[in-house]
Amino acid sequence: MKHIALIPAAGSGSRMASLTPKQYLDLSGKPLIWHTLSALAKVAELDRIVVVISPEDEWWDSFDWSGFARLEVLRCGGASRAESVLNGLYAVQAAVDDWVLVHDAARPCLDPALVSQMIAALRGHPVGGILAVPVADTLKLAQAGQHIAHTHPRDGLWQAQTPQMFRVAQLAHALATGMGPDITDEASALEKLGLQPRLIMGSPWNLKVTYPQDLRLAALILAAGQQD
Ligand SMILES: Nc1ccn([C@@H]2O[C@H](COP(=O)(O)OP(=O)(O)OP(=O)(O)O)[C@@H](O)[C@H]2O)c(=O)n1
Ligand SMILES: C[C@](O)(CO)[C@H](O)COP(=O)(O)O
Repeated sequence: MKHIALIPAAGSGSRMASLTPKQYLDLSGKPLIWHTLSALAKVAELDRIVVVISPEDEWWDSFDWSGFARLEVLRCGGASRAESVLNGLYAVQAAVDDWVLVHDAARPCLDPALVSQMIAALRGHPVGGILAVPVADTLKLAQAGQHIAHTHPRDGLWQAQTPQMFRVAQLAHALATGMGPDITDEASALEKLGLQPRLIMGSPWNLKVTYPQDLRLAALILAAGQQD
């Protein structure tokens, strides 16, 4: 049974408001996705590291990836993140019970030790699980624009991160049958089947680069060496 990292990297980064997709923007002297792959390359338990890019990608080939062992690229990205992941699962040629660890290209500050901890924690688990962090702030439900309707209890609420680790065949089935705008991560597809993925403590450093200011935060985190 193998452990395969699958990295969806076929997004356009519309919220980043940049002509270059954010996974190729400069972050501390390298393309952002280089840092993501570099973190995953440090995880000894991973047998394969598979990147899913868009068939129209004009950037991947302009970088030298030869320093990365175990790296494969699939040009089968889809119109949504879930479609990119599902297309990758169909193309990856894995065994049904291999584990797949889906990790956003856009999360470049991943601590490799967290991935090893996750793999150990989910050994023998019937479903799989995700990295996540408990919600820290008071939550407000907005009504009529920016007015507060009420304060929403945050007890039991977690923010989903990646990697999200599931069996290849089970995840493909969940995504294929559940595909829709409500499926914003892998766990949501499993939940739709009535399954309960496990929550594993992630890290506030494992941020997703979504808006322009996140790029500066990511640079600061990388410079700090993720020490906490
Ligand atoms: N059709 C898509 C959309 C997203 N992704 C990937 O999914 C991850 C998380 O998605 P998100 O941050 O939403 O990325 P974008 O779609 O690029 O950004 P935006 O939503 O702002 O357009 C990213 O690594 C992105 O490249 C993908 O592989 N295929
Ligand atoms: C999967 C994810 O990273 C969990 O937080 C996130 O949902 C992906 O980003 P999107 O903006 O929802 O596509």
